[in-house]
Amino acid sequence: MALPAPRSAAVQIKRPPPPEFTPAASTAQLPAASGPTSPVAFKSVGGAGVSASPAPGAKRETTQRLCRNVMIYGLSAVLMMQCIYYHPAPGEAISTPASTAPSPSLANTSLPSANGSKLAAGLGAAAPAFVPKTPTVENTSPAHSAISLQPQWASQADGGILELEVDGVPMQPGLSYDDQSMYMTQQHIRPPLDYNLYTAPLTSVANPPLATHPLHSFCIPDDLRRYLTSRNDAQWFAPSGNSYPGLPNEIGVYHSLTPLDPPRLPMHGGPIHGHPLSRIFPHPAPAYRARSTVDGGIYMLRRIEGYKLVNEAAFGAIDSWKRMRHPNIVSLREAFTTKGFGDNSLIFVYDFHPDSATVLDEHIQPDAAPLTMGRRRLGMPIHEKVLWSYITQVANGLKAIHMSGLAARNMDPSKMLITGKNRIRLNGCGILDVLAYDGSTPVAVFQQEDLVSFGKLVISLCCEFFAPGQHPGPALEHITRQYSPDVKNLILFLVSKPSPLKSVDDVIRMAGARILNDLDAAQNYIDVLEQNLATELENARLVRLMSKLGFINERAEFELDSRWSDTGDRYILKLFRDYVFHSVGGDGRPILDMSHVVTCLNKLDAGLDEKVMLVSRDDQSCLVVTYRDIKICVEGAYNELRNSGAGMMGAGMMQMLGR
Ligand SMILES: Nc1ncnc2c1ncn2[C@@H]1O[C@H](COP(=O)(O)OP(=O)(O)OP(=O)(O)O)[C@@H](O)[C@H]1O
Repeated sequence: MALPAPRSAAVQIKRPPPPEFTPAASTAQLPAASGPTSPVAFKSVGGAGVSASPAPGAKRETTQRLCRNVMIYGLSAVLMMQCIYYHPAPGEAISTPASTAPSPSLANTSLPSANGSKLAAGLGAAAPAFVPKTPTVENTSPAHSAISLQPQWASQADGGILELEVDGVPMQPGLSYDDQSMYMTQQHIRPPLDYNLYTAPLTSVANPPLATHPLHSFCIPDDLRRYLTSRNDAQWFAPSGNSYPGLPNEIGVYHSLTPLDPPRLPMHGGPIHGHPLSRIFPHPAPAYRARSTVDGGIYMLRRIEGYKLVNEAAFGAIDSWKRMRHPNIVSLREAFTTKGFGDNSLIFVYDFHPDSATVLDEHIQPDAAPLTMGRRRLGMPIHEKVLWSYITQVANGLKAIHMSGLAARNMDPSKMLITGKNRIRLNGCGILDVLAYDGSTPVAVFQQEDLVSFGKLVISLCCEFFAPGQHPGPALEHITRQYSPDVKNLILFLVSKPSPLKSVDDVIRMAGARILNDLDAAQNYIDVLEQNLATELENARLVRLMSKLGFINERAEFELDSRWSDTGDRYILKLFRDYVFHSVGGDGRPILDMSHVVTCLNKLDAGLDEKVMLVSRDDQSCLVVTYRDIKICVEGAYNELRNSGAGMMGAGMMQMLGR
């Protein structure tokens, strides 16, 4: 991506005011740079000047001088700036012999000192200037480069060529800074942008192929984002007051109750205590979403109105249901009685699955309320592939229940919850074990009833006009015409007479290879989600980086120095913050370019050797530094904070973010 234009395209070259700070003749220390990256030695060895105002005679015509911006912004961008300096023709090699090399990188560099005055690096000014060096990289991994050398502060005392020292060792004596890295030859190969975006999409996951959507593959897909957002909305939406009007403030450890049932006309005998009778429970059984004060989690409370406890043994199965954990079953957490609603109510607490719908509402009931985000319900007729997926999942849940010595007893489309992408979960399990307790009937009988109810459920899903209690003949004729013979055979098997030889294992056998479709779909979906997870993982890096910059920039007071965040290494970070977030266009309007922000932060995190020109707000100072230098400054300043009392906060935050 092209870098945006600086605040001022052509850097104003001004002779700085006489400096207040005068370093030693040959070696100077930048007074404010006190961090780990600060102690810097810089020497002047004579020769051509390093400032923007070279010595008379050595100066070339401006039109003859090679424009540095070509290196930074590229030729085409510079030509648009109408820069007065010399620009090579496209393809022309740039020759920069040491003797005729133009001024070095710091066109007009002034750094504020610790006491607030500006230190100018100009000819004769003998002021310190930041000269970034290219440190040795021990580990070339873009993510975690181990940098062995620190950037050095350099100065020239008498206008000579800079001699840079890294840990006391001079870097290629005799060469100006320009020769070493400022003027790159045209053969210099920039790292591709992907280098900074660590997560490259897996080609196996990309669908459509990568080439057709290279940019989108770096972001979470819109449909997944919408789905997760609406699920979060459904999870955390709460009534404005303490609780829903007309409902108690709390029931046991649960508060903020919100009704889940869509408004519906009374069925099966009219309302009792204001709610219609449930389709399958012999009581009104409204459902509520509520929050627990114990763990802060959201749960679904199923209230059985007007319940009278007849037999303590009725609660015997509850413990078994509480232990049941299965991907196709809504987990029961607890059950208790309460008078909190003003009557004798029995409460079953289940896991809450936000933005879910019952199979009844999704497919069979035409007037069901629309789902969140206005998603339309799937309705009827149901596709055979989806039907077999439902059959597979219900059989899977039912097998787990039967193997635990229990029976579902509520195989009804209103008690099948569709969560996420076509995931079916058996809902309301255990309620009928309490409400219709029958200690004298063997559980195998109820298990056989489950299979018959399963068969009727499949008929309901295939045939819109079938109602429970009707003769299945006409419905089966319809199914024979619309679906494969396997569907009809399965239904006939399920609704046939109970037999000890009949079990849910037979259903799984009859579904046969179709079960593999579900396995394929689940595994493909895992691949997609893992890929998206990896993409989102990268966000944490940028948050960490922004947190560190936030900790450092504009810090009011640190170590009794009110200008700590504006001086030394931190000054570079301040300019970098402005470069990333506070760019303005030629018309003075703010540039809100997210891709610029993301690109810059990624480059900073990778610590690239790519150079960036940082210009102060008043256009008086300009620094050319690499992202690697900035990264070292960030780490230095952040460690300085962390090693002090303020570090407690930073460390806690970073721990939270995983680093
Ligand atoms: N565990 C749950 N998590 C989230 N939502 C649920 C859960 N159980 C049910 N719901 C939602 O609550 C609403 C009512 O569910 P319920 O089981 O009461 O259906 P119903 O058709 O009203 O049944 P009944 O006739 O027995 O009252 C449905 O929209 C359903 O999606």
